[in-house]
Amino acid sequence: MITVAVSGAHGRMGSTVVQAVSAANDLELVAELDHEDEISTDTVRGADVLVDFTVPAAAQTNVLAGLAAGCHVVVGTTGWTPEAIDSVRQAAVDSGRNVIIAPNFALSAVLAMHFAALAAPYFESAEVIELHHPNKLDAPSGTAQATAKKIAEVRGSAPMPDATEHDPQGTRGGLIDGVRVHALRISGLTAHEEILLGNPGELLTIRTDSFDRASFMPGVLLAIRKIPQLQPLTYGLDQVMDLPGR
Ligand SMILES: NC(=O)C1=CN([C@@H]2O[C@H](COP(=O)(O)OP(=O)(O)OC[C@H]3O[C@@H](n4cnc5c(N)ncnc54)[C@H](OP(=O)(O)O)[C@@H]3O)[C@@H](O)[C@H]2O)C=CC1
Ligand SMILES: O=C(O)C1=N[C@H](C(=O)O)C[C@H](O)C1
Repeated sequence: MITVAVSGAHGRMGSTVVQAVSAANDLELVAELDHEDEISTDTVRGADVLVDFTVPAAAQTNVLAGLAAGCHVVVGTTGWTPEAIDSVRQAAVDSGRNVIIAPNFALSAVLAMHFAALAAPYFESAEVIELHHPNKLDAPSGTAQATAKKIAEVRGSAPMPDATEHDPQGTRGGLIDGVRVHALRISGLTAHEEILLGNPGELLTIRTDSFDRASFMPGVLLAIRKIPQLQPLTYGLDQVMDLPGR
């Protein structure tokens, strides 16, 4: 039996994780923590794994507190900087516990990012559109940032055709490692992303839709079950799944 504490347990994602962990025969929910709760040896109640779905401003502190309390930590909270990830990596090494940070636990989103990276070298244009519910705090989404970085990594510095000279309102979107990213916030949506890859006369569209937060749960449970065997710091659920062509 793997014992689990959830941080952000009253939120949209945290409450869904609480339900999913409670329903799994091999997992036991031992603590539900939220905004006013300190993460400590006492409050995690001996949990093997702490799962964090809170807010970008709190995630790093929560992860460090989880490690100090003796937990492996599964992190879904977005908004990470490379410096924050490095500090968590070092803390994980020092603690002898492991951390996985995944910007998206939905299998369709992980595969969309993977397929985009496989396809990107064959197209001269690539742009990312992410579409989310309007309560989301961060833009662009962690998934869109990770997607853009993966595309940039495989394309190198190859320029994309774009004659735009005048865009005073920034309507061409943000640039992440040379890849344009567009963030939409629309009532009625949950979490969606489209990657558009173009060549003269052709377009490849890769789209992932999370219509319900249940979509993230198989990935979260997979991470909880695998984390004791992972490296001190893993970034991305693709590193845990056995994907072809990696
Ligand atoms: N990796 C993935 O697959 C996914 C990641 N996400 C990410 O997960 C995060 C949470 O999203 P979502 O559930 O929609 O957000 P919510 O706002 O619904 O939930 C966040 C929860 O965290 C609580 N909280 C705020 N600050 C702290 C703190 N310092 N310590 C502990 N708890 C705190 C909030 O309490 P209060 O409301 O009282 O402030 C709230 O209960 C976001 O970063 C989002 O981008 C979302 C979906 C999937
Ligand atoms: O805030 C959300 O809702 C989501 N956040 C994650 C992100 O920023 O990529 C994952 C998913 O898109 C839902």
